[in-house]
Amino acid sequence: MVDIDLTAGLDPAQCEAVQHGPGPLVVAAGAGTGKTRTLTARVARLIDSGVPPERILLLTFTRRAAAAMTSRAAALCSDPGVAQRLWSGTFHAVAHRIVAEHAQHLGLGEITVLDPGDVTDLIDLLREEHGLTGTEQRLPTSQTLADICSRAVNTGVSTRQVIAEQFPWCLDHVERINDLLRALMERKRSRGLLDFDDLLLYWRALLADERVGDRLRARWDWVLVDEYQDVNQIQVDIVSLLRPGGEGLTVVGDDAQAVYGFRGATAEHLLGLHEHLPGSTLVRLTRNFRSGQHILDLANVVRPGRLPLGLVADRGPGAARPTHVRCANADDEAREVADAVLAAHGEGMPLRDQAVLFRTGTHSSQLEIELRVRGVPFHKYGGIGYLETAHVRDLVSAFRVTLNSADEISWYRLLTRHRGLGRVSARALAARLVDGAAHDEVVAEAPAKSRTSLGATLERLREAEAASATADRVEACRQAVEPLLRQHYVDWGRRAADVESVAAAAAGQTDLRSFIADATLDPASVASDWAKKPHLDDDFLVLSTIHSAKGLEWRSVHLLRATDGSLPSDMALSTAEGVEEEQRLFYVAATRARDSLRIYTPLRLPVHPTSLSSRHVLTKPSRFLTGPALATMDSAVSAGLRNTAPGPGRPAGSPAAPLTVALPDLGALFA
Ligand SMILES: Nc1ncnc2c1ncn2[C@@H]1O[C@H](COP(=O)(O)OP(=O)(O)OP(=O)(O)O)[C@@H](O)[C@H]1O
Repeated sequence: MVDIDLTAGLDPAQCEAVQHGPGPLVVAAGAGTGKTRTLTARVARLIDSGVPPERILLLTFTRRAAAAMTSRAAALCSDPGVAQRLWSGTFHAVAHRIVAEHAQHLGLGEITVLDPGDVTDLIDLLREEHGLTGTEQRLPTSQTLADICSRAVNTGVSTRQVIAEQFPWCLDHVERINDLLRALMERKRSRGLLDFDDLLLYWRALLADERVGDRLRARWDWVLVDEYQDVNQIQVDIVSLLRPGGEGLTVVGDDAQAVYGFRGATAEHLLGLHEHLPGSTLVRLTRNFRSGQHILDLANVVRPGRLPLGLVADRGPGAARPTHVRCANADDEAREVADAVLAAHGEGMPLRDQAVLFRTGTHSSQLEIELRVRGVPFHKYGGIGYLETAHVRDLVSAFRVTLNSADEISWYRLLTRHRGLGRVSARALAARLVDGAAHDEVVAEAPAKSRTSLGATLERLREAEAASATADRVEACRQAVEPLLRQHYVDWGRRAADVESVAAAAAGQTDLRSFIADATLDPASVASDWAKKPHLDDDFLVLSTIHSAKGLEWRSVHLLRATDGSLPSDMALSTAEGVEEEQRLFYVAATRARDSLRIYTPLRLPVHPTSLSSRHVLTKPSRFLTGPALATMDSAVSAGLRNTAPGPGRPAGSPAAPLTVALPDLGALFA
């Protein structure tokens, strides 16, 4: 026991949550009210009162949050050993650990975790034999098939119903889709391949089993769950199987920050838990310790949700009201943001205290160009990270086949990287390799043109498999794929450094298997853990999707593209739930700001966000910028709009037509 006051600096409601006894506890609170801080202090208090750290399970939504909370709790208890002993991680990471431990009970051998890209690759492998190829009629893509499957699994609703409600145009193919999904399940099980949903399903199955379940339950006396508004039905079942009567259970969440509806999560789980768990205590935190009241006034107007949780700032009004900035177009928006970031920097605010948030990774393209031109170092989170890029996945596939020779998707991927080896041959040879065929035989069966390179690849992979040290295994894998990738990617020069840095990071691991599992389960935070610093300069601006900004805060926040179609995203506009989820995203974005919040609305945008075409359309400001919302904000006009002289027929302040440069006509070249 350490003599430290673990509730020092906490407000009375936070103290109540920290000191609460073993009865079930639900902490429902708004943004910035100290939920994370409270949960961390509760873990530290439990340990301080004599609970062995290994009797505590802390479940979070990201690896980054788990790591931060664990090290903070260890620091509060002044015992670095706590970090190693505490069970903490994301649902998926803990599921992976438990499932791997119990693989035999589940009839599995070696297990390999599939990320969503792997699942679509596997569906690609299967769709031909299920009559889902051809061009005569519109067929669901492999991505759509994966979505149908995942929605059914996560919500417990039949695929027939999911298709009828959300993909009605696929109704004609229900039988074939179901056949394919059954085959997918079989294939994954026979090969020890588990996707993210499987990890949770298998953990739930283990907990539901009488004997194994009792043993697992007996491991932990305390289960604490962060961001409970984002759990789906399977995760709800896992939590209730872990603590059936709610004894020792603490969940923390904010129903207005539920932004994972597309994964089957619903904020109702947070409120439902308190309503359905007899004897549970509900603690509400309403004092916001992050932002000034001016920013919270906007957040309170935007906030959807059932709980009456108007946020009150502990810090008083704050420096300034949020600003709504109207800009001419995306380039103008980028210039305006860069100007504001540099101006704040010039006044002494480090870049790392500032962030630019957006709904979708593509929304920051113009800004990235602008920042490069002006030499502003930045790091982008969310969107496609480099662990998800094709060439890095190729290297990871090599690691994976050396650890699980039944990993058909990785074999298939590697085989298709060989010149002269088409998809049909790759599919057949991958099956042979999975069945354990001798490498010489496989080479002999390959198309003649690919034999030499295939022979060399398999030879290197055999060396990798035989290597006892991780560094040797990684080096042999790198040597296996490098000649293939050099040939396969025309822009190999640009990609080589990524492959090098992943190989270097992997070589430094003691356990390659868990390195791959971590990178598969949470690529964004793994990459930011060990990727080299974004630039030589240690101070850098953060660019982030709103999803990846959850739980974080900055002194100054810029929110891009507050237009209908961007935020809310046009993908979400067809249902009321979809729009409400976008509104919660808007709320999450606004509540990341401590001192300054600027929200930008370009008045014209390209028809397609990634297109280089000059065709622009007029936008509508985001529907979340209602009259009451705008009443809490100052309004500004970008320099680009101000400088637009009123021309004939064009009212003052209307955007200039975007600069269009005619593209060279290459038609003659290709005639
Ligand atoms: N009692 C307190 N006194 C002073 N500062 C506090 C207190 N509680 C929390 N804070 C600070 O307020 C900020 C928000 O806290 P925290 O991140 O724990 O909130 P949260 O509810 O998890 O936020 P969100 O859900 O919006 O991510 C942090 O900077 C934290 O250090």
